[in-house]
Amino acid sequence: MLLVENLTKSFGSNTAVDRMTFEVDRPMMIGIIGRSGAGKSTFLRMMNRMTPASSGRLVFEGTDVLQLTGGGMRQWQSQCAMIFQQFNLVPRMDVVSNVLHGTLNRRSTLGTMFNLYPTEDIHKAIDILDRLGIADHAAKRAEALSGGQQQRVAIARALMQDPKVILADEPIASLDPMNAQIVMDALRRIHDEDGRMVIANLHTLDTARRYCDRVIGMRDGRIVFDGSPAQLTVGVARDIYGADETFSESATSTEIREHTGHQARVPA
Ligand SMILES: Nc1ncnc2c1ncn2[C@@H]1O[C@H](COP(=O)(O)OP(=O)(O)OP(=O)(O)O)[C@@H](O)[C@H]1O
Repeated sequence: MLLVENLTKSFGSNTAVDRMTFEVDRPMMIGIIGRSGAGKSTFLRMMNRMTPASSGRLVFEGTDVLQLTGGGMRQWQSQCAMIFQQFNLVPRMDVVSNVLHGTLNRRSTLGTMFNLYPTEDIHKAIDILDRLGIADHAAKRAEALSGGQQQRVAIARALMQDPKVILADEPIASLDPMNAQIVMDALRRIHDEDGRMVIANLHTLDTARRYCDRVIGMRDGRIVFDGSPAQLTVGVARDIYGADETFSESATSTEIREHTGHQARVPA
């Protein structure tokens, strides 16, 4: 369903993503890990066409999305919603309006100018907020919410587009462990219940192990690991992060130790 083939992005002489190649045959939850500058964000940005690729192919359900232009490209961008580390909400706007922003690309100019939303969209937004456990905050300004709540608003805004793919760029990097867990649980549930593909850049190994079906490790723009969480051993992690034997798992961990649910397993 997704084929990435020799996808490359150069910024001048710096190759940020270097012939990235992988294939996904069903919707799954994929974690991309690697140290800062490995090319993770650049990949996500190429995937939803925010950054043009230098070369390569990215085929989703038979269409090379890198070749799309105009309306086709905008349609792809709404099928491939993105959430960010900093939430990117309008702080002074209420939560529901922020969520309804997810429908902007299919609304008339007049409706957009006067902030007019169809009633069915408003109901849909509230249903989605309810599903994410934050409907009680619908009328509040986004800035009045905690980071974890704001990220769930951002997920709700993405869901308004009814996307096939959710791209999450370090979605929990600004959150404390408890909120990080709530947000990751929400993403996992959206994958499990709706069958949407989720691709998340993650900076903690334990999160990737715990939530993802497949983990891709990047180093210097290249894929250096592609496998199951069980295959992600400490030795492999050292290789991905370019660290020596002093590399410690805990340095990349935000796990809540006393959590009673399923814990991340650390293969030896
Ligand atoms: N707009 C840009 N112009 C020039 N170079 C860029 C640009 N965006 C990214 N880069 C470079 O591309 C490389 C990969 O960056 P990228 O942000 O994709 O890495 P990352 O793995 O997402 O890291 P981080 O976790 O810090 O965001 C880095 O060397 C970075 O400096």
